[in-house]
Amino acid sequence: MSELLNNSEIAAALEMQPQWEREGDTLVRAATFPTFLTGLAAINDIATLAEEANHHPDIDIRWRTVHFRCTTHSKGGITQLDVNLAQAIEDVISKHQPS
Ligand SMILES: C[C@H](O)[C@H](O)[C@H]1CNC2=NC(N)=NC(=O)C2=N1
Repeated sequence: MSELLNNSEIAAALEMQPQWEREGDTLVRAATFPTFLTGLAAINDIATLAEEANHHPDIDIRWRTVHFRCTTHSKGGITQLDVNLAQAIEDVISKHQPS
C-alpha cells in the first residue's frame, strides 16, 4: 500500500480524480468553500480521517481557498495512501459545498 506508484499508476488515479493534479511527487487540489468557517469544518473532518489512516495531507489555508497536498513523506513520493487520501478529501469537499 505504501510503495511508490509509477507514472502510469498515478495517471490512472488522476483519471478517477479530475479535480486533482500532479506536481512532481505530490497530488494537489485547491478547493474553495462558501465561507472560511466551512473550510475549517471540512479540514476538521479531513483531520479525523487522516488520523484514522495515519496519513496526513499538507494543508495551506488562504481564507476560503484551501490547498491540499498529498505525498508519502516517508517514501519521498506518491503511494496508494495518497490516492486513497485524495479520494477521502474529495468526498469531504463535496459534502461541504452548497447543494
Ligand atoms: C511515523 C510516520 O510519521 C507515520 O507513519 C506517518 C504519519 N503521517 C504521514 N503522512 C504522510 N503524508 N506521509 C507520511 O510518511 C506519514 N507518516
